[in-house]
Amino acid sequence: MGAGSWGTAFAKIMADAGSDVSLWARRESVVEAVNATRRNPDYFPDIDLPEGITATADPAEALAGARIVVLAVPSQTLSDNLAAWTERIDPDATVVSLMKGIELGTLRRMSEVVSDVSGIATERIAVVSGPNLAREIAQEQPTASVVACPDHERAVELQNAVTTSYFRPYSSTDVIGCELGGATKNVIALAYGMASGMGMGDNTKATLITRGLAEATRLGVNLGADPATFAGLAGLGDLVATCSSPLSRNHTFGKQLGLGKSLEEAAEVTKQTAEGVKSCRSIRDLSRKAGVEMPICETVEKVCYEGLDPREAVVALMTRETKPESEELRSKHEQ
Ligand SMILES: NC(=O)c1ccc[n+]([C@@H]2O[C@H](COP(=O)([O-])OP(=O)(O)OC[C@H]3O[C@@H](n4cnc5c(N)ncnc54)[C@H](O)[C@@H]3O)[C@@H](O)[C@H]2O)c1
Ligand SMILES: O=P(O)(O)OC[C@H](O)CO
Repeated sequence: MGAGSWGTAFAKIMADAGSDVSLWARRESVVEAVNATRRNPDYFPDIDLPEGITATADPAEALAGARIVVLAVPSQTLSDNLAAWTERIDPDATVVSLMKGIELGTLRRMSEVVSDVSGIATERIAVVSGPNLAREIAQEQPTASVVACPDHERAVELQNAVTTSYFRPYSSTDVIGCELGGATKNVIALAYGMASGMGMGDNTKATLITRGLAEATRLGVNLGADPATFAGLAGLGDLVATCSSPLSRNHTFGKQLGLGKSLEEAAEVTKQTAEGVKSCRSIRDLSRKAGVEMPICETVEKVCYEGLDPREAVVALMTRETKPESEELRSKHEQ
């Protein structure tokens, strides 16, 4: 459900893995192009899509008889989209979230939006997250990912349905860790892109990745995630890929801000969904609610919405009170 970058690339994975895939697109022009030319002109004009994909603009047609329902729309529209689709979803289907964001206002993770809006049991809701830049996957460049579901058997079924020679999923039951890893890395990638736009070097970038991972892990552990998830594909793996790749929309958006562009100008260059731009605010709110310190995410929010200049943001981050590196020593230090 969603024929943007990731929805289209994921449909290709599923078709290559042997499924018949019905791809829902909002626009008729995309539907017609996919069915007639086997290409999605708006996202991958140069990539041939498998015969196993049929596009439709009718959500009821896309959902009819689907055993696996994959959601690939922007995080902030999921709730409204799903409300219109829920009654068409098969009661035994596995519902999969590909989104990497936190809902503004409610501060819900995407699997929480799915269960709240649709009433679907959490055991039927899975997430896929990892170092998965859609364009590289559409080009069949090898990567791995994590398929997480509280019901491990269902995670394994889904894992089998999305395994190809270029996409290797690992199973997990840590939905919270995968979702928080995926949403937080987008905000850190904005910071990394800003550093890049300001001409900063590799020490700065390595510091952002390492301390960004510490922030994501701290939030995750506080909210019930397994800390090991953050050292894995959905944590460190995705953080490294997103921060360092010019293919990342969050990296690109951050770079424009670092070059001195406004939020509107950066959005014009990036075009596709850069989830961190909204999620920097929801993650900031979530961390404050949980009483967890996330200075890089707080600072990104200030650059995006409170007029903080990225160069001043660096000074503010660097001149904070000194702290121990380890979480254990930090808590002793704070007592
Ligand atoms: N692109 C990637 O490499 C990638 C990889 C992993 C995860 N993700 C995540 O997948 C999610 C979707 O991202 P994407 O890359 O496919 O984004 P995208 O911008 O490429 O596509 C979003 C799709 O949603 C549609 N859309 C926009 N507004 C909508 C609305 N109000 N209702 C219904 N549909 C709407 C668009 O037409 C488009 O087809 C995001 O949460 C993103 O973080 C993306
Ligand atoms: O293009 P981005 O920044 O949304 O990142 C894409 C994926 O999440 C990378 O795993």
